Amino acid sequence: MTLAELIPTFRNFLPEHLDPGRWPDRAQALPGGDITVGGTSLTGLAERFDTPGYVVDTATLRARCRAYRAALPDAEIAFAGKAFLCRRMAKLLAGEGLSLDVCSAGELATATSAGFPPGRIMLHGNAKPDHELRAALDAGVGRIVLDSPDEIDLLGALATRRQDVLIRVTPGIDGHTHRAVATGVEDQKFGFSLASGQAAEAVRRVRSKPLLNLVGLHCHLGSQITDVEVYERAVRALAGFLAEIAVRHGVTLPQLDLGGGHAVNFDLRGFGCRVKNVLAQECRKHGLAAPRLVVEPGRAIAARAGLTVYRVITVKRGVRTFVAVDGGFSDNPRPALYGARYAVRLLGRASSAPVAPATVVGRHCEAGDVLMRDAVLPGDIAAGDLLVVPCTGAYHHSMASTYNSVRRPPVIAIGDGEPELWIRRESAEDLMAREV
Ligand SMILES: Cc1ncc(COP(=O)(O)O)c(C=O)c1O
Ligand SMILES: N[C@@H](CCCC[NH3+])C(=O)O
Repeated sequence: MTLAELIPTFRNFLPEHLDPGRWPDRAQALPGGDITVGGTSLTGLAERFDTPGYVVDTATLRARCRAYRAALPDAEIAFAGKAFLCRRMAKLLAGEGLSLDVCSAGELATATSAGFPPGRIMLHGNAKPDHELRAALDAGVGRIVLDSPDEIDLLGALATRRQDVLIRVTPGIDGHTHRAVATGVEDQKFGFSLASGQAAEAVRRVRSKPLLNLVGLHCHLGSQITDVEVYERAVRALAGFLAEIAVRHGVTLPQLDLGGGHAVNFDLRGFGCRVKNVLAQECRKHGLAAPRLVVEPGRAIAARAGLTVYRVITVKRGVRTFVAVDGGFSDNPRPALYGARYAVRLLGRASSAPVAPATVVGRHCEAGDVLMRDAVLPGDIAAGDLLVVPCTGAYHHSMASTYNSVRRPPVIAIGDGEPELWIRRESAEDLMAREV
């Protein structure tokens, strides 16, 4: 046998590295078909905790937090809680020295009940009800990001002591992303438009409120952004506006929050260097002291740390092969909402059957409950098999619903020791708990 022939044979006996752009850092595919994360068998987790189940690798979460801190050592990194938040996650983030962006009183309560330092919390939202603003003031959150003239007036009236605030600016920049998540462009619900003068008017309005302390500007261009250049454009636009504010109001705002939106495999180092350089350049040009940068990544920290394990319930073979699993739209609405594409893999057994295209569907009463069209799976896929879908750590648990009264899956965390249940599976009693 030649060496070239030996290598593939030899490979069958070695753990296989999975695509590092999709899978947790510590994921390995074993020759018999199992996958381990940090040495923990996913098949074992499915047996122990049942399916469907979300699994999260805490080592990947921590590594992502550290990658951000290393790429942007002088910046503040505020995790966007909407991507994935629970008390254990809040504790992990606090331990990693991150700040936290919350967008509701619910996220705020989760964070504060986990002991997350309120001074490192920022409250977002385009329509925060007054009870949420009150909750944020009572909790002593570090900053509130103002999004409308009504909100400026309301917060100005509710505050009983000085509150740091940012103004959310819509810079008119297209992040080249899905329409549903493009938030930097004009003519949408978020922020104060820069071009129309609304943002300048917002600055004037905030400064007329004695207890609102304007500490900076914020913008969020959208989500799933891969292009660093759009952030450079945002820096130019906002630095220009900071200069205008300095001239008109005689103040240099100390913070510039560029929001989040980084895609899973974002060029973080490139972003760190380029944004810092452009900011320094622009500030020099305008004779401004450079503000401290804030970034709010959600997906780029959490997505790759998570995966979902399903069990196949039925396989229908006809014009098309439909592989139906025990979850679907309720644990992952993203294919239906954004046409999101996923990879899927057979878990727990090896198959030598030729691969064949299959459509993986969920168990919900909707024809649109399709998890993956044209998935490539072994042709002998059958009821009872396990499937695993990587890259589900962001916007899956947080967007899960109880549609069809399907109970939401647990979140099982893999750290250094025994796997830990961070969130248990919802029970039938949980589903009825709010009924009076
Ligand atoms: C204000 C704000 N910051 C941060 C994020 C985080 O976005 P992503 O998870 O895409 O990084 C979002 C959501 O898009 C957001 O609306
Ligand atoms: N929920 C979206 C992202 C929206 C980001 C929040 N502003 C997703 O699943 O991709």
